[in-house]
Amino acid sequence: AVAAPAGPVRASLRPLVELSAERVLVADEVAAAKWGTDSPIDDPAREREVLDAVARQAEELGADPVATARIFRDQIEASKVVQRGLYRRWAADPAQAPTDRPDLGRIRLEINRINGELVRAIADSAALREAPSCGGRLTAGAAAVVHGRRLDTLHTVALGRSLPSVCERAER
Ligand SMILES: C=C(O[C@@H]1C=C(C(=O)O)C=C[C@H]1O)C(=O)O
Repeated sequence: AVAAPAGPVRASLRPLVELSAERVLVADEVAAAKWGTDSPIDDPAREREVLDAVARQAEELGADPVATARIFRDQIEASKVVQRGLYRRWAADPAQAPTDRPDLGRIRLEINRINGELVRAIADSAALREAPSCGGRLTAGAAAVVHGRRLDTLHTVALGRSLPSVCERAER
């Protein structure tokens, strides 16, 4: 009998894609927290904080801080795709706008938790992310998560926006 292959073939991009979906879904709460306040959708200071934190966490895991930060830049853009999409929807139809305002500080703690798990998933998928099969696996994983979580169009588009750097080689 042939032993089951170890390493990249057994690894999965699924945790990375699931956590990316969690991140685009929590963007709904971010938008609700900011709507009707002075807090802008784009918050460069918070983005810098996130990027610094995840690069540091990657280093602590012995993973690639540059690749990690690159992936997170897309994660951040994806969050803003959701926030802008919801703002457009709520501006066009105020009846759909949120009536209560969650606390942005509390939501960011939840995002920090997702970020930490995502750093780990990125580190765990290092070999797979460099493999020629990465793109196909990523597409299949994203399709499965879109279906499994019943993502609507906005969140499907945002999930797509969160993932383009995943299979990029380090040299690029
Ligand atoms: C999610 C937020 O909105 C934007 C997206 C961020 C992210 O995805 O981490 C960070 C800052 C903002 O530019 C937020 O303000 O916390």
